[in-house]
Amino acid sequence: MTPALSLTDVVLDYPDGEGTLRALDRVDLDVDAGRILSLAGPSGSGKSSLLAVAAALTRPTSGRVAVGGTDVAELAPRERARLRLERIGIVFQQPNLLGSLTAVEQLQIAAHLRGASPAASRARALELLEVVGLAESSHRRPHQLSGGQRQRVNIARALMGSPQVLLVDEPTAALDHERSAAIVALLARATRDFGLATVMVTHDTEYIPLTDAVATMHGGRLAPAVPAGASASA
Ligand SMILES: Nc1ncnc2c1ncn2[C@@H]1O[C@H](COP(=O)(O)OP(=O)(O)OP(=O)(O)O)[C@@H](O)[C@H]1O
Repeated sequence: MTPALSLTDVVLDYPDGEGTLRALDRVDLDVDAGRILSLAGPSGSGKSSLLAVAAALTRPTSGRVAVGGTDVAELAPRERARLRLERIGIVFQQPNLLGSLTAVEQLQIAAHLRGASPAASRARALELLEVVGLAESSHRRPHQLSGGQRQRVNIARALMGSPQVLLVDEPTAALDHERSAAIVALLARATRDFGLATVMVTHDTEYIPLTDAVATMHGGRLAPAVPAGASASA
């Protein structure tokens, strides 16, 4: 089976004064559909860089990034933008919701950008708000939602385009323990139910066992993934 997300021998160098800084050092990573991987590692080890490369937002210095078997580097800029829009969902640490819009409208904007009709996008948005446990809050604006609820809207919004790959950056950073566990459990369930290949960057090792596997970064190098249950000390 072709992995939904595949990074092969990926190197990413940033310019750094006279020289370069190697943020990703020959990274290999495969994530299959229906699997959620935790990405751990100290600050500055390259986790966000890996997400940016996997999201086709940053072009690696060398190596191959493939989504659903498609080599991202071989796509023209327009096709790459379309791949990002249609096949990759991104959940950032801060939900970045628009203050004046209701929960359902936050989701509809994403669909509007993809050219969906308002009626179809509303139906899909309401369906996804139900999936994330917010069926009763579809009319609420961000200030009428808790931090955990805002993060749920954020996740539902990322699922609007029916992505194959879901990239999540520190989803629990602003949440208390109970809400954090619920958010990671939701991501794990959505990964299975929608057949996503999910990569979740996390500093909170306690939530790693709720995911399938964990891979740890150190100085731009990625250690092979191990089952998450065996990772209490990751
Ligand atoms: N745009 C950039 N230009 C130059 N160097 C960068 C840039 N972005 C990141 N870096 C450097 O690349 C390395 C990896 O950074 P990255 O943000 O990927 O780490 P991280 O593991 O996500 O860190 P954190 O957990 O603190 O978010 C760091 O040394 C960082 O200083």
